[in-house]
Amino acid sequence: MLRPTLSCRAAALIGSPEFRFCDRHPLTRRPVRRRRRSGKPVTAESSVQPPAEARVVLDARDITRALTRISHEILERNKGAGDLVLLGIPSRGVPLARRIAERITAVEGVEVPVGALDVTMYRDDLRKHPARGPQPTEIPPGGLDGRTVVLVDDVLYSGRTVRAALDAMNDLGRPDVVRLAVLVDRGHRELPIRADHVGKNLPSSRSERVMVRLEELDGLEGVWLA
Ligand SMILES: O=P(O)(O)OC[C@H]1O[C@H](OP(=O)(O)OP(=O)(O)O)[C@H](O)[C@@H]1O
Ligand SMILES: O=c1cc[nH]c(=O)[nH]1
Repeated sequence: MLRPTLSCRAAALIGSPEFRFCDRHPLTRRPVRRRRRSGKPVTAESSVQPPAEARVVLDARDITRALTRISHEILERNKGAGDLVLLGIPSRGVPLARRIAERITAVEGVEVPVGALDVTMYRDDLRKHPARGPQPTEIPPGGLDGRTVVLVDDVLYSGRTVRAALDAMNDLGRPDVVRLAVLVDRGHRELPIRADHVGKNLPSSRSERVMVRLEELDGLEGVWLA
């Protein structure tokens, strides 16, 4: 099922809405899963709500405090907001980047450019990672060349998402400096990657899952360990 104008790969690469007409993932050639194997559609309720046994590790106020601290750390490290660009990694890195930018503006009185950097097509673990349609990449009008780019994500785990983000960014410009801010670092790195700004270090076992939920996307706010 493919409309005639674009190939699935091209549609995926440019983030075209036509990707929804593709029934095969462009890299893995696996069917694009739009339903659970059980046949039940993935509803907001079933995918967003952490399981009852999950433990709250950050509540809404903890997240607010962590983001405020990270915003100040970024400003101190950068000696102000000059040349800063914040790039959120979809999905939840994007609202987090926007929140950090709002705090920086409140402190410094200047707008900080915020964008989104999708890494889907740059992953090296697509076979393990559930295939999903690419999210939009939006680079602020000033571009990335010569800027200090802070990548923002909700969770840092293996480090493979961040590696993919560095590759994706390489195709879009050449920042002078790239830093990484994450809300939760749960350890278990598989690559030599570390965050510059961390909301919470959360020791976890590999069998556990960290679930970040944000008002903007999920309608609830907090971090759970399940
Ligand atoms: O360090 P890593 O092992 O790469 O894991 C961290 C990534 O995993 C999650 O993204 P996920 O792909 O689950 O999608 P999401 O952002 O939509 O939750 C999270 O948002 C990070 O981006
Ligand atoms: O536990 C994890 C691991 C990767 N990404 C998440 O969002 N949670």
